Amino acid sequence: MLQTTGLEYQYGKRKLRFPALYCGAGEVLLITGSSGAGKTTLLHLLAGLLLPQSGEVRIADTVTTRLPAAEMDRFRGAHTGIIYQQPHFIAALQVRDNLLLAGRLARKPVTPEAVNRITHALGIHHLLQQYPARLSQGEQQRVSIARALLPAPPLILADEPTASLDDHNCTAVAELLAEQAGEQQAALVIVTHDSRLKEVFANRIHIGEG
Ligand SMILES: Nc1ncnc2c1ncn2[C@@H]1O[C@H](COP(=O)(O)OP(=O)(O)OP(=O)(O)O)[C@@H](O)[C@H]1O
Repeated sequence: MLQTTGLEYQYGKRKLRFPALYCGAGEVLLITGSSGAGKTTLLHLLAGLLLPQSGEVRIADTVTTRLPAAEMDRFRGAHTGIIYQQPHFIAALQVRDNLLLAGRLARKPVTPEAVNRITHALGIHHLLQQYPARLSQGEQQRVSIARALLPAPPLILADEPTASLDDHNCTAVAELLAEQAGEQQAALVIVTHDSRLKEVFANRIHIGEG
């Protein structure tokens, strides 16, 4: 499903080199690394939000690193659910409408029943009529997870999805993410320095020194 080779990205004089990655449909790949190791950069390369100086990203049968920018945007919208480190929502819309909007943007139907099911599973159903700014960081993180999962994309990329969660929610959210990925036969890539996740996922790769 997801495969990379020889990815390199340069910020000024600092060049980041990444190992080859593979994550099949229905699998979870955990990418760990200390702060500054390049985890977010790698995730943005996988999402096509950054273009590498060298190397390739292949998603299903498409080499996304060769797509022109507009096509990359369309491809990402249809194929990739992203859970960002800092979630962004439409402030004027309630949580429910933010979630329904995700389906429209991905051009995949998201039903109110699906919204109910996933928000119950994530323990945020009681927040559907709230405005995002009134949620705690951990609640926003769970809404962000629901938003990424709802259109059932074949690839889910998660940047520190459990950083703001307590131990109970950390395990629950990690298990739900993996379960959904398995059910939807999606490839799930998580980048994190949250060592709690190492106990949940066996398929791991470490980037950076140390
Ligand atoms: N826009 C930028 N301009 C210059 N350097 C950058 C930029 N973004 C990131 N870097 C540098 O690239 C390196 C990797 O950054 P990145 O955010 O990918 O790391 P990370 O592993 O996700 O870190 P953290 O766990 O702290 O979020 C860091 O040394 C960072 O300072």
